[in-house]
Amino acid sequence: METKRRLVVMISGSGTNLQAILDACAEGRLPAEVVLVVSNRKQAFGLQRAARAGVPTLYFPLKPYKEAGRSREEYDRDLAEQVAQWSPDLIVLAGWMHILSPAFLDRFPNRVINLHPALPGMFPGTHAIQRAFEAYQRGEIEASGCMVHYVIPEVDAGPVIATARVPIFPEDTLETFEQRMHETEHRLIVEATHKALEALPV
Ligand SMILES: Nc1nc2c(c(=O)[nH]1)N[C@@H](CN(C=O)c1ccc(C(=O)N[C@@H](CCC(=O)O)C(=O)O)cc1)CN2
Ligand SMILES: NCC(=O)N[C@@H]1O[C@H](COP(=O)([O-])[O-])[C@@H](O)[C@H]1O
Repeated sequence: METKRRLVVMISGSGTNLQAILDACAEGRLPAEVVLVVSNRKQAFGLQRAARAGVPTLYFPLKPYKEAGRSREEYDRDLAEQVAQWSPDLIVLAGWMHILSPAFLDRFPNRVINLHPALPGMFPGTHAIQRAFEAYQRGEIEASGCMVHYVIPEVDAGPVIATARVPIFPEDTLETFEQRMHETEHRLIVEATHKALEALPV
């Protein structure tokens, strides 16, 4: 019987992309299982999605490190130690809103991927959906999109695994554009995770 690949999914919010991964695993569309869901935010609804799916969760906040005068690198190193105990084949950042330092990334070379709601080289960082919509309204872009990329220290600049174009229409509001973006992301995250799993050494 084929051993399933082990996924750790890291979130900070609602977890709709986590849900897309959980559903794909359950339906056999991803040859993997989510073994742990990590959040840096206690109220992240994605933690409830994980619990409902019977997946172990880890709430790992940065605040105690900040309050103790400890560095982001110490946080990242301890976080990596926690995650490593679950022997992940691949780590998926699905709305994880912390920039990860080499103290984390070096522990999992070429095994951390990230979903970003913009196309390569466009709107790196946070609030990319709103920034793209405002750029469209200024006539600077005709469409946007989303991508999944390998994570390197430079933000949203790692090798691209998959992209998808998301059109913007004159009648759009930010909300209608955002909905179209999220629907596209839910498909892309599964496609890209599948590609990244296939690229892993046997
Ligand atoms: N080293 C990397 N870390 C992360 C990447 C990456 O490409 N390289 N991708 C991000 C996800 N992300 C965009 O896709 C992103 C998330 C958060 C931030 C950011 O500025 N975070 C601030 C805190 C913001 C907050 O808490 O609201 C911070 O970390 O200080 C930028 C990009 C995941 N990590
Ligand atoms: N820069 C990273 C970033 O903006 N990530 C974005 O966070 C959202 C998470 O949604 P979810 O919690 O519903 O999956 C997604 O839109 C994802 O692209």
